[in-house]
Amino acid sequence: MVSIKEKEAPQIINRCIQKIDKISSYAQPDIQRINEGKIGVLYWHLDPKKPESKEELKKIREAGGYSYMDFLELGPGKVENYEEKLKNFYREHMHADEEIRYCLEGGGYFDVRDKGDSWIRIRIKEGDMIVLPAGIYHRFTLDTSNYVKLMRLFIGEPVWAAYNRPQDDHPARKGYVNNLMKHSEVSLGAY
Ligand SMILES: CSCCC(=O)C(=O)O
Ligand SMILES: [Fe+2]
Ligand code: NI
Repeated sequence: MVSIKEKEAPQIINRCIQKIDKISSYAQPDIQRINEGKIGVLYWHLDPKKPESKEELKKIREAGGYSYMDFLELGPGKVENYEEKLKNFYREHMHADEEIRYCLEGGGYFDVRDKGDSWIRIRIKEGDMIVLPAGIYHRFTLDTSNYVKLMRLFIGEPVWAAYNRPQDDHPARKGYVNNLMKHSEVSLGAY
């Protein structure tokens, strides 16, 4: 796990999150999520241009129960209230459910908090798919292409509600922090 300061160049960070190469490993998401006391972020790379990625995506959706799917484009002229939306996405927040995004075009950065409460910057480009666990603090911004096309997945009816930090008493936050502590041998300075 690499923690970087907010202003540092983000190019190298993709490899610092838990990388799962084999779909079969997703059959045990809990094992993956708590593995080595990591923060519960899942990551895959599927090339959207390769036909076999369709099957892979299908397996991920089935394994995760991700029945809902839609697309979101972000960029000047691509969405109403673009600046306000981006501003909100870049405010540190959490959700009561997983946040699942598959990047089809363009790119951006997900910042997530590590156990010491430092940001980990995760670069997202075409083909990158990421699952943030419920309760993790995070934020998102575009890269210099100023454009991203994302597939959003969700279990059942989507709930996009975001809760800005602090959310110490939110059940999803408590559950997340509990999980981190349960599966960690090191002390969690930030909590
Ligand atoms: C545009 S997807 C990433 C932004 C985000 O954190 C969210 O949608 O909740
Ligand atoms: Fe979010
Ligand atoms: Ni790392």
